[in-house]
Amino acid sequence: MTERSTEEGRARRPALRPLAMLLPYLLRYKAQLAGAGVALVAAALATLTVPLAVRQMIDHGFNADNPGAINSYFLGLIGVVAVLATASSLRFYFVTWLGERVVADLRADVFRHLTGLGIDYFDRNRSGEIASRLTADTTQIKAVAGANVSIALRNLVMFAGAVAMMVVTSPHLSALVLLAIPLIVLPLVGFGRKVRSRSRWAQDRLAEASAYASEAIGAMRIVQSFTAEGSVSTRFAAVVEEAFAAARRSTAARAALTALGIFLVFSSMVAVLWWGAQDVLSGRMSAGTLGQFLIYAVIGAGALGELSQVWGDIANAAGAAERLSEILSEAPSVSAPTAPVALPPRASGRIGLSRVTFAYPEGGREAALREVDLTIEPGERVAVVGPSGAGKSTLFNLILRFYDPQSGVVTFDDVDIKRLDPTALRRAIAIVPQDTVIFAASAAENIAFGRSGASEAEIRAAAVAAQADGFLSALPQGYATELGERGVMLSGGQRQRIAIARAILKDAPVLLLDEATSALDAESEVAVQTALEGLMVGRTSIVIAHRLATILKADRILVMDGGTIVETGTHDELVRRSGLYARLAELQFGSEAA
Ligand SMILES: Nc1ncnc2c1ncn2[C@@H]1O[C@H](COP(=O)(O)OP(=O)(O)OP(=O)(O)O)[C@@H](O)[C@H]1O
Repeated sequence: MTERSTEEGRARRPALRPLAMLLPYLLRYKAQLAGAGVALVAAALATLTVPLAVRQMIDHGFNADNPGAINSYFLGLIGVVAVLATASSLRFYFVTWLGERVVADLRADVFRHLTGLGIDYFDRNRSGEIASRLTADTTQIKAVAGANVSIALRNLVMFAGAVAMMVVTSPHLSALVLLAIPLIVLPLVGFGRKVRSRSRWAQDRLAEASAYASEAIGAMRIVQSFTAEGSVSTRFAAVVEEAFAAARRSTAARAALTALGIFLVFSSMVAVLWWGAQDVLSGRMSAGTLGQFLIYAVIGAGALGELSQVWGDIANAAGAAERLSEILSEAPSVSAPTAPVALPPRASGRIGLSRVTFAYPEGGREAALREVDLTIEPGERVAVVGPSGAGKSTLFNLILRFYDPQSGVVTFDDVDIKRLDPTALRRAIAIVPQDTVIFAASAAENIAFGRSGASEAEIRAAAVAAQADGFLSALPQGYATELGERGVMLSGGQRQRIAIARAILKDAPVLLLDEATSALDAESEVAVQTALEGLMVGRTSIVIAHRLATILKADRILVMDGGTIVETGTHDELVRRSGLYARLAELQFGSEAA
């Protein structure tokens, strides 16, 4: 579908329906809702009382026979104003409170939902764009839920009240006004839709711009090393320009909406007033009554005018709510069965693949694994080697059940992993990736990532076993030092040892290790190897191997190519076979391997 037709498709839907998703969140806070409702009605009633007092003053207050009356009218007016002030401030407080509360809940819910989605969702969507939805879209809802809903509700109530009082004051003038209302409202609603679809368009462009920016910022070393600052900036500026153009279109629509609203409302009012003036001149109506009617009409028209202004904002929020609903209604592609099979507290760690064929959802028709048969016994140490793109990482992805294969079965402890709770399965597997992600948290928290609630002693013991205690203790605040963004930067070897400590602390029966390809200095290399040796003892381990030392120690080597296992055996057996492995070993390790 082209973007244009998507935009039009959305515009045809009822404008505010997406906001209904906020209702369950609002209903959680009934007391605050009730408080807001009472304050809203009280403020509206107080405002609507003012014209009554004005009429009394015009028609009777200036009467010289009763000079005390004017004092009591003014005192009464002060009382009304006091009620108005209190009720308005309470309304503002409650409605803003609700807005902040709902958005906080919504953010937490959307994030929780995101963390449960399948990895394929993150293949399809850019992380920067998702983050922008989590922040920009919820902020937009907050702005509306806070201020604008308060304004809209107040004006709705005021409008209804003003119309009712106009009818009471002068039925025949009101009849004229009521005739004018559809003429005003219908064009505004139609226009509101256009504003909404344009606003969604603008938000999407903004999400794209922030996605691009966060990618570029995250990869600034690469950007600068390729001296691509200029082209990256130009590209970002172009995306920003597009976002600006989209926002300008949306704002132009809103500006036109405002102009249309004001003109329609006030021109109708002038026409009605002219009629009323004729009535006063001919003595059919008192000047006070026309004054009272006039003030109600001004209140009513003002309310409608303000409504037309916030309508655009509310339509914006509906666009944001729609995008968040899309995330919330995204079903995880991999989920737990209704009655998952329980793994024993200490799984043995046997892994099996039987005729497994798998192609990535986004990877076209080319299968990444084809008819793979494999059994790995508990405690076995298996090295996987093969050229780039052979399917080594895919094997890990399927064992972790990040994706389900199109055919064949993956088993863990002889149970089809589709019958296990994915969380339970992943709890039994520790992974040491090639590039370790260090979170912006303390060193201790980074290690305890795999097992929240681990004690300080356990964290330290894991770090000692991972050969990481030395450099961690030497940091300015030891284990409490902030790492990652804005914290201490670690070397490649140090990051790997943090990853190993994480895996040691997790203490899972299965270890998936993607050996780093980057060269470490000799000292780091020894430390990492020692740490890994300790980690692999007593666990089923599968290692995507890039080092001869690792391969030599493996019980079995799997050689992969083009999504299949083409050879298996020990290093010596495979070298003697003079097949793909022999060639790879020759290339990678040279004479060392012979
Ligand atoms: N998330 C993904 N979406 C689509 N295709 C993918 C994805 N990940 C990998 N592929 C494709 O699947 C095939 C196997 O990739 P895989 O990452 O398993 O190879 P590998 O043997 O681990 O390679 P390397 O040693 O370079 O990491 C490749 O053709 C790759 O392009």
